Amino acid sequence: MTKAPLRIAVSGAAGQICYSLLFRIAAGDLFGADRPVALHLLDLPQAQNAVRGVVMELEDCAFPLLSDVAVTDDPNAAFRDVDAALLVGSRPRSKGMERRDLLSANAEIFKTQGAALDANAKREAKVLVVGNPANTNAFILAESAPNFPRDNIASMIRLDHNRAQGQLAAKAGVGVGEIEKLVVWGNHSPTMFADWTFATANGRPLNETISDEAWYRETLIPKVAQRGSAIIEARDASSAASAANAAIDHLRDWMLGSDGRWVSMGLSSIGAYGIPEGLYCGVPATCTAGSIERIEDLKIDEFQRRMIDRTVAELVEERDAVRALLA
Ligand SMILES: NC(=O)C1=CN([C@@H]2O[C@H](COP(=O)(O)OP(=O)(O)OC[C@H]3O[C@@H](n4cnc5c(N)ncnc54)[C@H](O)[C@@H]3O)[C@@H](O)[C@H]2O)C=CC1
Ligand SMILES: O=C([O-])CC(=O)C(=O)O
Repeated sequence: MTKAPLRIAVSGAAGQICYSLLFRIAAGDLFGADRPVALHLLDLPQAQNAVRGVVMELEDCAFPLLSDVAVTDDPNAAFRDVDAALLVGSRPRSKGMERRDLLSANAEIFKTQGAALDANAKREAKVLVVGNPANTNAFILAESAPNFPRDNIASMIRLDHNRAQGQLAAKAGVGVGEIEKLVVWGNHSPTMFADWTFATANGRPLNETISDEAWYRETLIPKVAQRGSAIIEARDASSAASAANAAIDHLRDWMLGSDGRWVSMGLSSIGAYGIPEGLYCGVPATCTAGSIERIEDLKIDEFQRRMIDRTVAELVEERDAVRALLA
């Protein structure tokens, strides 16, 4: 029997990330080759024509799994009855900007969409915030949706996790799939902390395999943290296909399960690791079909403590900067 389609809202449908993301979802990369999907595409009124062009292209792909596409500029309509939402729609940064510089441009979007989510979405819908600054936008969304479960909102740090995984695999001379127990902590910003302390490749500690602490501290950590800027310098536009891929990885693992593998997710803190409650912070987790299990009992050394404290301090600053908007 054919399964019922999963309904997915995607905002920023006319933008560059969605030009990759929507086609991969429709091809079955998110929920597998036996699960139909229906898309609710959200974008601004002035982008509706461009979205219609994207819809024509989706039609022209004749994806067997794509059961329905709705287009709207109304977040209330977009979030009605969805099983998941990918909140991509917001301004990207350009050369010379940091992601936090987008806060004033993008914060209001997540306040409005939080209210719409609260009013319309199923309580079990899973919501991933991609638009930058993603952690603080997720915080604004959650604060603006007081009756929507906070744990069903996450911010995306998976791109950073994937970036670190790629760099570590190349350095260690192993396949990316062999790397486990990697964590990217904190804010999706230059203060993020790509942490190899617990990571293994084929069961062997990665820091023993690579055995180069200076490379880890002086090359890996800053390279992962600055990768978004390096891509903007090279492309004159921010990452798009890799961001779409990370969004798919994050949501697929969340909804279908991570099979025991650790993943990094921006989750609302419950106070573990000294992270203030309610901040959306990159932390390690595993997932089983729709639920997230935070990994809370890791022993943190002095270097990790310093790196986590630095990125958490920035999240606190961002949270305090948006208090007036939420009042
Ligand atoms: N968390 C992460 O790892 C990453 C986040 N990003 C962020 O994703 C966001 C989108 O990036 P791109 O697709 O490259 O940007 P883009 O400029 O190509 O597309 C953004 C789209 O969002 C739409 N939009 C703006 N306000 C909206 C609203 N209120 N409701 C619905 N749609 C709205 C715009 O009309 C546009 O179509 C940016 O904030 C970017 O910084 C990008 C890469 C990675
Ligand atoms: O750097 C940016 O502005 C886009 C982004 O978040 C990334 O590529 O990590």
